[in-house]
Amino acid sequence: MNGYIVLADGRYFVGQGFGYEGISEGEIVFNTSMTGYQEVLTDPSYQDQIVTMTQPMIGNYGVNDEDMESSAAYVQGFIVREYVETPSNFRACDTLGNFLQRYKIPGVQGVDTRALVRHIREKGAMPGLIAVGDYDIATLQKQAAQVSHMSGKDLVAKVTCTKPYQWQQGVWKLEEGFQDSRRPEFRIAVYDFGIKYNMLRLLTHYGFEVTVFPATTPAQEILEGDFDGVFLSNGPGDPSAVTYAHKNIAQLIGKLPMFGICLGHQLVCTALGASTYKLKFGHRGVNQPVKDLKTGKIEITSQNHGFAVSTENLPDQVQVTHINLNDETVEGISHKKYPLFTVQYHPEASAGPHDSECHFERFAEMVAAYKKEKLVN
Ligand SMILES: NC(=O)CC[C@H](N)C(=O)O
Repeated sequence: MNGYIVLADGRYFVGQGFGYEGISEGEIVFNTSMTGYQEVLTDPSYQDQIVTMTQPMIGNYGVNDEDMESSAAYVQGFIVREYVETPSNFRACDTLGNFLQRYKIPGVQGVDTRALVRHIREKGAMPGLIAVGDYDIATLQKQAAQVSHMSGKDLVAKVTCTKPYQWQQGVWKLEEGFQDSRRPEFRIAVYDFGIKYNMLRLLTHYGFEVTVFPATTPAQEILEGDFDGVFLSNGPGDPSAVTYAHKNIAQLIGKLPMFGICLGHQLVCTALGASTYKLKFGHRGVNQPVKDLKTGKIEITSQNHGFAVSTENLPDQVQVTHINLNDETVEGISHKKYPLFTVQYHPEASAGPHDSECHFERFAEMVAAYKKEKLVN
């Protein structure tokens, strides 16, 4: 079966199809992780994106039931240099191809992924399409030219939960599986903008009783819920388009301790008066170096974002705490007055290094200090 990648600027690649037979549109981006393809596929932040993996062999260790980062797969299409159809791993339950089929995701292999990535690096991430089956290039080029841009899209509505729920599962350990939740010390409200499960597992692990809320939940409902803190998740799309979240977050700032990751970070910064912009090709991978400006320590981080917070009109009360060493973009902030911090990268890893897990502990400490102070006053 043929497989096609066609970019909005007319450039195309022909290879072999695998996974789902059909056609799918999205923004074409690349991810430099050597492992973690199942986590990439199931990260809701990839909604409306077609992902190219730079690692040349993908599928080697199959897929399993435990490495899901959400209940489904969200990418629109998956591009690899070489798909391995015969996984070899004790945890494998199925092949990557079957997994893509199950979630109706077209896959293309046998294309020059280096050339595709260089094109995106030079021209920027752009809309396009992926097609598996027999198609005519000229027709696909016409269709690809019409695919909408990521800028201005609120995609949170497509991936957030529909009603509140409690989360209990703890972190996963080799040979032990998922841990039971610890006896919780604090109650937190989590805004689900497209949350990855490992954030919830780590919050549970660090002593939080976790209640997850749909993205549109009014701030008032959270304030009436007797929570000790608020957590704001990752999620897809353009942060500037999620205007209802800016309003709700603005009403919660200063009232409860707050921690935001990725889209959560961008939304908090916007609620504080900062603005976001689109990066040329984004940061997607598990080896992005981030510097903690206070300690000088470098964290090697997991990342997946196409937008960033601008330093140009940062409000006075915002302190930049972390920067990316590749391009010096903002990777973390804290508030000068209120118990609030956010990071652009993914301290929950999944996939990726665990250098940044400390931020979950930092949040627990922040919530504990705030609660103690409240009791004293
Ligand atoms: N992982 C995320 O939360 C991504 C945030 C946002 N959609 C971006 O691409 O920048």
